[in-house]
Amino acid sequence: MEPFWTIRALQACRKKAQPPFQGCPVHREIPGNPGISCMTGQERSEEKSECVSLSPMRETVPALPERVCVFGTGDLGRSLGLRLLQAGYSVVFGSRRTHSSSRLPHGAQVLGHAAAAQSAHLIFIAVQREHYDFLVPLANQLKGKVLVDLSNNLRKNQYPEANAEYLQSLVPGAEVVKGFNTLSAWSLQNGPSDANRQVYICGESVEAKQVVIAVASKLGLSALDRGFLSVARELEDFPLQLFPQWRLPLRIAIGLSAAFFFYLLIRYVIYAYVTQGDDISFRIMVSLANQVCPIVSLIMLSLCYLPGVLASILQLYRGTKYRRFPNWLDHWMLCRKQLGLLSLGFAFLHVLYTLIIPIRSERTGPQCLIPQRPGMTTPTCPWEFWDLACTSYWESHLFPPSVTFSAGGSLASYSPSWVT
Ligand SMILES: NC(=O)C1=CN([C@@H]2O[C@H](COP(=O)(O)OP(=O)(O)OC[C@H]3O[C@@H](n4cnc5c(N)ncnc54)[C@H](OP(=O)(O)O)[C@@H]3O)[C@@H](O)[C@H]2O)C=CC1
Ligand SMILES: [Cu+2]
Repeated sequence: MEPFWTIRALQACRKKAQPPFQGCPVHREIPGNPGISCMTGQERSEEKSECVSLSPMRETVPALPERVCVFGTGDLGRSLGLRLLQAGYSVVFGSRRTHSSSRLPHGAQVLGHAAAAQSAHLIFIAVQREHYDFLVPLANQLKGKVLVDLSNNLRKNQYPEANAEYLQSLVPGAEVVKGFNTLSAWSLQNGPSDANRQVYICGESVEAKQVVIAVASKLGLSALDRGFLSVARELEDFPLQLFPQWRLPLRIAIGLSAAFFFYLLIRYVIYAYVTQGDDISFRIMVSLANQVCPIVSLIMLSLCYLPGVLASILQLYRGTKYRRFPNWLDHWMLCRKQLGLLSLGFAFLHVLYTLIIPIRSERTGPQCLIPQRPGMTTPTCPWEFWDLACTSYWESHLFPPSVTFSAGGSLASYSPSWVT
């Protein structure tokens, strides 16, 4: 059975488009002539209002603005303009210099700020906060418009209030939405990679935020509404956070290293000293550390893959992949790339230590931290160590980290809370 809105829309279209059309149930194209519409421009515009009901979201998502304005023709403004053009929008730049358009994306128009503001409902402000006062004389033109504040600061708490709140105070008649500030001009130019599709927005007006969300989704981004404009400061601090996803993996790596280091220290060095009076403390720095690295590397590697397995099991158990993961798993999933990279780092350290040992043993004689049992072979010459190092590196370490790297791409596509 067809959904009711499809039937209603078809009926509406049939009523309008006389004589009966063939092959263009929603007046898309004449069969055999792709790209040629079955209606004239006027009919199409009349039809639009009737047939928008095709979308069951009509009540909640307003129509996308046809023309979008970007204030500022700098790095971000140009890159954003290009992406908007590629997404099918008509773009008008608001600039102080309306004639210096050689570097602007082809197809965009450049006007003065006032004229540009009047021509569009949605305006992206790609100008540094320090220059926002140029907007004050434009208050009339900006009344009722949606202003997207893209600005970032150089450091936290640089200004007493968030840039977006400041913008709102300058232009109280406009609807300010903070957002898109976590994107870089570079990523916009190259198309957002999987890792940075997520953008955050906040603002007082729900309608204004919906307009921005609609544009974001047309640009291939997924916008997450973080609430009111009071959250703007938090969003502005996002780009200033240094390695936000690295904290937990680093803590795990340090914790594991310390735990295994002390365990091995007690088990081999202190134990040997207490029971046999052997002082092998000189092996702590290299041989003992070299025992710790591969252990931590392998544990980190398994921690990198484990959440994916757990997530799959959870999805199978729930019978759907469209439900939110528990927060702990969500957080863990987001850390996988960092866990994998740390695992690679420890594997690399292990290789380095293994290569250092023969150089040292040439001077001090072959060393082995672990007491040798009868029948156990000890590499006695540097070449054997080299051989051991190369083999262990290729067989046990190089392969898994390369897998980690390739997984990194797909892991990055993981957006918080959902597996898509
Ligand atoms: N570059 C990036 O990757 C990112 C930038 N941002 C933010 O976007 C904003 C712009 O950054 P970006 O494009 O790199 O900066 P740019 O310096 O490249 O461009 C800023 C633009 O602002 C306009 N401008 C400068 N001074 C004034 C003024 N006195 N009055 C009116 N307009 C002025 C100019 O446009 P015109 O000459 O046309 O008037 C200029 O090209 C900043 O707030 C930044 O924090 C946020 C995320 C990423
Ligand atoms: Cu090894």
